[in-house]
Amino acid sequence: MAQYARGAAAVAVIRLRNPPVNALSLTVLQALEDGLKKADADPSVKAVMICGENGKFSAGTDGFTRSHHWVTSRC
Ligand SMILES: CCCCCCC/C=C/C(=O)SCCNC(=O)CCNC(=O)[C@H](O)C(C)(C)COP(=O)(O)OP(=O)(O)OC[C@H]1O[C@@H](n2cnc3c(N)ncnc32)[C@H](O)[C@@H]1OP(=O)(O)O
Repeated sequence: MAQYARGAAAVAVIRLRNPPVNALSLTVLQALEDGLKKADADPSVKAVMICGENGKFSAGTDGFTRSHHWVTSRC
């Protein structure tokens, strides 16, 4: 999943949470989109920081799902 939170000042934080390497599964991508929509709907948010849990950002597309096709179809 990806967890949305308000950080300091006008910053929203979306933390990718999918151990061990925060791969972008369909669930993570959906939660990321939800978080971005929340940030977009909040006029006090001026910046969004996306980070990964446990000292890693993301290994990219989840090698064990078909999420890559989902990503490319939305670009
Ligand atoms: C928020 C927007 C982000 C946009 C980012 C867009 C960039 C997208 C890029 C891609 O999609 S690139 C293509 C897909 N990714 C990869 O090819 C990465 C492949 N993985 C690696 O290079 C390495 O695994 C690593 C991430 C550098 C980590 O190396 P490390 O030596 O620390 O650990 P490993 O033993 O290799 O892996 C640990 C564990 O994690 C699993 N794993 C690794 N990559 C993925 C993945 N993409 N999806 C799912 N799982 C992955 C790996 O199988 C290991 O699992 P276990 O064997 O421990 O069960």
